[in-house]
Amino acid sequence: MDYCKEVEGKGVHDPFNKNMTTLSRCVWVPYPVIIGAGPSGLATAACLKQRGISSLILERENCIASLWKLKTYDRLRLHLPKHFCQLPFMPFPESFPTYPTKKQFLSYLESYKNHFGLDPVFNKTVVSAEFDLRCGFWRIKTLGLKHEETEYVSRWLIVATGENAEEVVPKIEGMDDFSGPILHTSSYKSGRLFRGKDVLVVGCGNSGMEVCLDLCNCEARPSLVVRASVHVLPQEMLGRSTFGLSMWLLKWFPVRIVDRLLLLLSRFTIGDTGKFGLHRPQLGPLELKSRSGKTPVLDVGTLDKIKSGNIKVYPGIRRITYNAAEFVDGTKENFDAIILATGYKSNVPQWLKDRDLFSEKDGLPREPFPNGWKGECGLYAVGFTKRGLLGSSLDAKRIAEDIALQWKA
Ligand SMILES: Cc1cc2nc3c(=O)[nH]c(=O)nc-3n(C[C@H](O)[C@H](O)[C@H](O)COP(=O)(O)OP(=O)(O)OC[C@H]3O[C@@H](n4cnc5c(N)ncnc54)[C@H](O)[C@@H]3O)c2cc1C
Ligand SMILES: NC(=O)C1=CN([C@@H]2O[C@H](COP(=O)(O)OP(=O)(O)OC[C@H]3O[C@@H](n4cnc5c(N)ncnc54)[C@H](OP(=O)(O)O)[C@@H]3O)[C@@H](O)[C@H]2O)C=CC1
Ligand SMILES: O=C(O)C(=O)Cc1c[nH]c2ccccc12
Repeated sequence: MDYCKEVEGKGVHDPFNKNMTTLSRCVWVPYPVIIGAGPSGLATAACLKQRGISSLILERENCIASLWKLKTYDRLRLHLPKHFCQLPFMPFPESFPTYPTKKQFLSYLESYKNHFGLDPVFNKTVVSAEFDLRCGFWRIKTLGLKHEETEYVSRWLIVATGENAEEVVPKIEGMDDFSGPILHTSSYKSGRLFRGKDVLVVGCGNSGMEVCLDLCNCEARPSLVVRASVHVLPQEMLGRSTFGLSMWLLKWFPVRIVDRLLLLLSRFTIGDTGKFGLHRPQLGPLELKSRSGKTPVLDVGTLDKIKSGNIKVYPGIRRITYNAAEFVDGTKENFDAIILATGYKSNVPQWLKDRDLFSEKDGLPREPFPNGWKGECGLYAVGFTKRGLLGSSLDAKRIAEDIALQWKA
């Protein structure tokens, strides 16, 4: 690592294992440090590179885009058309379909990394980052595979650890007594393992809906828990992607009108989803997305399976027993396995010792989009806009522009 200059080295106690003594290194980085080698981290590094600025990317896993590579199911495809998901300065190949597969998206990210000559440092988990008022630099502590500690010191800290850094695992009464497997969607790969089984899928976001479809296609018998409400929209309307159509309509009409149009068109194409236990929230899909970040489900075939009775829908769970689940309406059903499609959360509050830019409560920027990308003292956030990859690209460009001004100075 010729860009790093070791300035200090002394033995310290590993904060995670009091009995283990490890050698601590301190590395001075004369350019921005980016935490996370997902699409957001890569996009920001590329935007900086375009302006002639190097960066150091620290990643806890041993690969780029670990969310996509390690924690997603095989049948995953981008839900939005590819031109809404491309990162700055490099479009997807012409040969890719409108909705690229997970494998294609990963190969695109690999080419992106190579094209911009990005070289993340892997197996470095950031365990704390603090602005040192005495010297005016960020101190970023990492642990390696063998619990070795390294401290990086830089003027700029770019947080790119994502909105999906940790799994949300709810506590449900009786869960520990369940005799079958209980897994989160982040460890679900395919329905093949569940052939012939009764599987309860908890949560009706995009993951839960798609896992149900995958289970059906693999001859398992899925049931879906919808504890509250959900907006299901067809992936395409009037021959265009629902997302593209929404963006276009928003140029001309206020969000409430666009929501009305979307719901009207949905009613024509997919009917009344409430009839099948998928009740719609009070707020329209785009207004809800912009207020709470809750993404509407873009249906890729699950709804037909629900309509045909191949996927059963249940309300919230009251408790789990040895081999069954009891629901709030009093019904009880036997299950062989439970899949938690209960979403993800940010991990920023666990390690960032700054309470201004990010909220301690949810680990997301306090300021709503588009103002949550910049904090004080050289701190930045990329990819926390609840606007997917499009949001990451916008943040990345803004951050690079801002740092470039300081770089010149
Ligand atoms: C199943 C699924 C499908 C999705 N599909 C789409 C889609 O089609 N279109 C879309 O726009 N968005 C989609 N998203 C949203 C998703 O957030 C983005 O696609 C994208 O992954 C965001 O990139 P990111 O770099 O911000 O976060 P991530 O991809 O999560 O990358 C963050 C990186 O930071 C690393 N990291 C975390 N904590 C630390 C730490 N303490 N120290 C060091 N490294 C750390 C992680 O290991 C990870 O590699 C999807 C999400 C999921 C879960
Ligand atoms: N191809 C694609 O583009 C895909 C994109 N994604 C994206 O990945 C991100 C994560 O999606 P996803 O993993 O679906 O997570 P989400 O956070 O979107 O959904 C989680 C779901 O779990 C429910 N839930 C949470 N706790 C419980 C509980 N105790 N009992 C019952 N239900 C519960 C929530 O219900 P409630 O609303 O009531 O809290 C919600 O319906 C999203 O941005 C999504 O759009 C995911 C899959 C595919
Ligand atoms: O997958 C996500 O969560 C995204 O943020 C991208 C996305 C999918 N469907 C949408 C509908 C409205 C805005 C963003 C999305």
